[in-house]
Amino acid sequence: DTGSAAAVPIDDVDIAYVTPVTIGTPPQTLQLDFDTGSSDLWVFSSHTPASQVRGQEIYSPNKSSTAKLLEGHTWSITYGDGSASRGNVYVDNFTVGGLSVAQQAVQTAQQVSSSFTSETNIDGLLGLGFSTLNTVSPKSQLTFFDNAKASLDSPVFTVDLKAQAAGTYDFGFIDKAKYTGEITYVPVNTNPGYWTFTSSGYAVGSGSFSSQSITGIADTGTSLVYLPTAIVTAYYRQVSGATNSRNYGGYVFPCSSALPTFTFGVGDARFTIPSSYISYSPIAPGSSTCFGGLQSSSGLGINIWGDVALKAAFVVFNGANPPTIGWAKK
Ligand SMILES: N[C@H]1[C@H](O)[C@@H](Sc2ccccc2)[C@@H]2OC[C@H]1O2
Repeated sequence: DTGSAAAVPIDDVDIAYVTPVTIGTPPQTLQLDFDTGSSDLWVFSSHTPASQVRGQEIYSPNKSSTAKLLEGHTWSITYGDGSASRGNVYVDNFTVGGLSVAQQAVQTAQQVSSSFTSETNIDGLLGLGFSTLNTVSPKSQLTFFDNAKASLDSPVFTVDLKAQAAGTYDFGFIDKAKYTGEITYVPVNTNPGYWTFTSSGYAVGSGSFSSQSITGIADTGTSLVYLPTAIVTAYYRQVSGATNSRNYGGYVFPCSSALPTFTFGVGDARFTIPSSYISYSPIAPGSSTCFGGLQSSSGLGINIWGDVALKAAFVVFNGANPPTIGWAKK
């Protein structure tokens, strides 16, 4: 089996991407944020208080003839950005881009935090992290990828995110038309359950490449790139008027400033993030102050290669044993 579905930016700065999925019988279509940085599949639902729903599509298990309540099971998750949700659990038929799983655990939200309510284009999340991170209790549940893996032609999914355009999530195959040159594979540390790998270093603009190990997670659910302060200060030192603003919570700079590119290494391969991806967004509509797509990870305790980096590559999440992650130019 294989599957392929679109990854569509939800706004004009690629803050997040959504992918259509169908749940139940007859099929209910929702747009989910595929998230390699978590492992819960949860949806806005008929159990979500109306006061917390602002136009999102909902999943109604009582309208699905194939839905079954997972008696006595609950879930509760808090994300890196402080957002949170919790609820109960059903199993139902679940399809992504032609790839179906019969009894997928679908976590229905009984409570979502304000950031989810205000993100009106996201109807829920589909975790693509390792199932060890799943929060369902008393029995944790498998991700869509783990449930589908045995039936896939190859135990992989690939991520091709684009700037202000629809990309794809492919399951079970590697599409040679989506990348150029070779794919460089590196080991993944699955503890505690993220796609954690080690980059081989970085360069700012046309500067020399600094070979150093940068361990971090590949996270499709995070918009920006968060790296050690020393690297980030070296970058913004090249940006006139840049400052690390407590007020705006990160590095900002005049939108008119020329930005260097940022290159990161994966093994011997080099990936360059265009300046345009790092000139992320005005701090408010029409403002001449811009917020950077590269920020310090010092407050996070983890380095994160988010969408700003993933957009610059074709990435293979190889779920074989042992798992690896592959990066290619495109
Ligand atoms: N893995 C990421 C996750 O997908 C999002 S959850 C989210 C919250 C609001 C809006 C959209 C998504 C959150 O930010 C970083 C990390 O946690």
